Amino acid sequence: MPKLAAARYGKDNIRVCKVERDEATKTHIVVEMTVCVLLEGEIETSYTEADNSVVVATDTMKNTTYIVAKQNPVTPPELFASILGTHFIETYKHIHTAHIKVTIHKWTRMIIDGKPHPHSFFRDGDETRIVEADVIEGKGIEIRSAISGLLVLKSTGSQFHSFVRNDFTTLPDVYDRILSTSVDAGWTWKTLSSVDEVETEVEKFDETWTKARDITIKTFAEDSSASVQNTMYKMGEQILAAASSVEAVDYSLPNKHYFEIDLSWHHGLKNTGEDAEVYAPQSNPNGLIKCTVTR
Ligand SMILES: O=c1[nH]c(=O)c2[nH]c(=O)[nH]c2[nH]1
Repeated sequence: MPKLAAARYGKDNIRVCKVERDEATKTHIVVEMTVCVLLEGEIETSYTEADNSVVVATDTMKNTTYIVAKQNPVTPPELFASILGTHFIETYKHIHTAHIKVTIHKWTRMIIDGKPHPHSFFRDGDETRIVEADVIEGKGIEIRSAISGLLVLKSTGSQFHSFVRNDFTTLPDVYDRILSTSVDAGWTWKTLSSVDEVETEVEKFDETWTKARDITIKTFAEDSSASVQNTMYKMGEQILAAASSVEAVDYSLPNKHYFEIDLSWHHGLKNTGEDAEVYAPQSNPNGLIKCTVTR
């Protein structure tokens, strides 16, 4: 007998932009986000018996997202995601979990003639800030905050040697290499009981995002890296030390290879080892190194 083992549904890629206007200073704040709402609960019969009486339309979830954004703060995204998720589990008695994902897209204020412009912004790179909040009836709000797509490169200060070597191995030991990655870093908060408790923590969310980003960038730049594994572990350790409400830190780092090119076939041109200047960036395959660091 087949049975429905798991089910959740909702609306993905809900694009929302909110403009907050300070009438006194005529300064605007623009927040653009992409939201995903997925609901779980007593919805089995919609799958097994074509019973739509238990279905909150995904179109309704989209409308709700707009209205909750209009009537509440959208920053920090941890608070907005908690308010939105709580709305669903409190409004529909058969819905017991709301999974909310908010992706914030950068709009960085322009500096014109040395002064911050009141209402003009530019897209300052593809890095996004992500919040995933699971609002679970009877349990509370589980939040993971994250940085995604922060592209970094260092042209020295990275090694990789002394790894397992056997008759499958061709990679030489390397004592100086280019290191590049696109940082996905997340930190999981201790479970919060309600939106009220999220509000008591509200200042920590932006503060911790700044700390996590600063630690990631500084460690990447300054560590004399033995491997991606070791450098990311050092980042995780420091974020745990800097943020007492964080229970776990996770990293997922692609190793974006830049290969040396042997040009000695051209009149003995030296371009490897200490003479390396021109490299071939690789699209694929790439290494992919992940870890979670807890207390
Ligand atoms: O930092 C690295 N870690 C690895 O596990 C690995 N494997 C590899 O081929 N190059 C690298 N670099």
